[in-house]
Amino acid sequence: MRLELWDVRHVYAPGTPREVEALRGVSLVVEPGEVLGIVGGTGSGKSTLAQHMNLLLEPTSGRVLVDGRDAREMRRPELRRRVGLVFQFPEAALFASTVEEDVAFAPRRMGLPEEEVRRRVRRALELFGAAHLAGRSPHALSGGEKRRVAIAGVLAMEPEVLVLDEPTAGLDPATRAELLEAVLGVRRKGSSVVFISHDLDEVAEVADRVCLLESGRVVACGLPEEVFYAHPEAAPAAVRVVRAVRREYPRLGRPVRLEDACRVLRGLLAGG
Ligand SMILES: Nc1ncnc2c1ncn2[C@@H]1O[C@H](COP(=O)(O)OP(=O)(O)OP(=O)(O)O)[C@@H](O)[C@H]1O
Repeated sequence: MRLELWDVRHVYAPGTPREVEALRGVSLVVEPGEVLGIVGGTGSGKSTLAQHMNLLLEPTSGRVLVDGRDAREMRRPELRRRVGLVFQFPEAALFASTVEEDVAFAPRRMGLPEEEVRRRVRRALELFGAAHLAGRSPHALSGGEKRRVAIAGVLAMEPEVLVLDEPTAGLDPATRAELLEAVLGVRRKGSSVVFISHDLDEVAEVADRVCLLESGRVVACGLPEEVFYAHPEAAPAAVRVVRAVRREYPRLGRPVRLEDACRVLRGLLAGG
């Protein structure tokens, strides 16, 4: 699916003293099968933007298009199945008595045959390394396990675009790494992922393209090396280090991942 936002504005509490213009004309495209990273400071509009992707929030003005069709013309259940949104701390919404039942909730509500529901639950749990938790109570899991189960619950709808708002917040490094691997697994299966994070290192690890938001506007959108090298204030540490070295060695490449930056710097030290 190709998801497009055209000149989207969003004003909270319009006409009141609490009025906030959270999005000020955002245009961007989520291409089929890509991981699009969204970065930006606190209050820049990332979560507001995420909720426009399946019209959980309606734009004050502007348009959201799904494969060229105005999303407002689509039935909301269909739109929300095709664009799956995972909020920050989604584990707060776990409710069933077993993990399996929790993950089965959305596909069952879609009216799918029970066999298909089971297949989807199995697949979603496997993708997030949580198949062994199927019979457990979601309330008796660790924070990282709960997070994986909650994301699997949205993935079980088999969305064409999976929107993840700060999916690794509060997780330890090992669980983060597993979750990033799972995100890449979702892309390998052909879905797009919108990956919103404050952690620039992990955005550099997974994103095919990056959009940088500032005060409700897109200030840059493109390949990670283009965006990060042009905006060091919003770049991962590896980029800032290589950028500093590039002042003396301008022919160095523009790595964004830590591992690639190490390789480039090792090459330089070895006289390459
Ligand atoms: N429900 C709401 N009602 C009124 N204003 C809101 C609401 N939600 C967000 N805002 C305001 O809209 C702006 C953008 O907020 P948003 O949560 O989208 O930013 P963000 O980039 O996701 O921030 P963070 O990184 O801190 O999560 C902020 O000024 C915020 O105070």
